[in-house]
Amino acid sequence: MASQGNQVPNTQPAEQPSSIQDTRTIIVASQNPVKIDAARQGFQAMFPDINFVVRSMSVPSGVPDQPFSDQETFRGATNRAFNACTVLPQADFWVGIEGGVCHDPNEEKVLQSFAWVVVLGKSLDDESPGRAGKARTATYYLPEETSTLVKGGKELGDAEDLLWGQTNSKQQNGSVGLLTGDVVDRKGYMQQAVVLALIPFKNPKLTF
Ligand SMILES: O=P(O)(O)OP(=O)(O)OP(=O)(O)OC[C@H]1O[C@@H](n2cnc3c(O)ncnc32)[C@H](O)[C@@H]1O
Repeated sequence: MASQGNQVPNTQPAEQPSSIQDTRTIIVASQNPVKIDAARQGFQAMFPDINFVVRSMSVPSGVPDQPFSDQETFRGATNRAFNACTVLPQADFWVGIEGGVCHDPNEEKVLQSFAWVVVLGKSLDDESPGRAGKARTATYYLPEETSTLVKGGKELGDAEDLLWGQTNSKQQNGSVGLLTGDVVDRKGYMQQAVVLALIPFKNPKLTF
């Protein structure tokens, strides 16, 4: 159709569904395939009309390999998201996921396991400013057999591998998969927290 006067010509073919055209890039700040898949599936579940291209990169978390408190774990997830954003600012979303453990506040010798997810992102409606979302996974308790190894300095993944006779379980079903007999695996466990961290992006008119 020819443009009339000062009108901007509509260059978008009317028959193209918007789902094909709306492509966004996500950077996952980890090379762990479980985290990459959890992020991809979380975004896709929340925004089924958008086509997501997912890239992954290793960035410093700024915390020990095995975070040992809620704050340290949250800081690791936040640092990962911000560091990925600094390295690849041309993307649309940056996702930091950090697994951690902490002592049970009511029973000092017992360890809890959980992860934090932090998402930084540009606006999806082109009207609102960019924003950040965060969520913590559910918490589960580690058995004494694992806790003792972790308190002795082993990373949780290595401790579970030793206990269960596995290799690299943190990149497969994870500690939560081993303990639940795969009723909940590490990917599904993290995917739910990715979905929860996307609540501010799903509700751009609300204040978070
Ligand atoms: O490559 P990165 O992104 O660092 O992924 P990771 O699995 O090594 O590291 P996390 O930050 O997720 O977790 C920190 C540590 O906690 C351990 N961990 C946390 N959750 C776990 C799970 O569900 N299963 C196995 N190991 C887990 C794992 O050994 C990590 O060294």
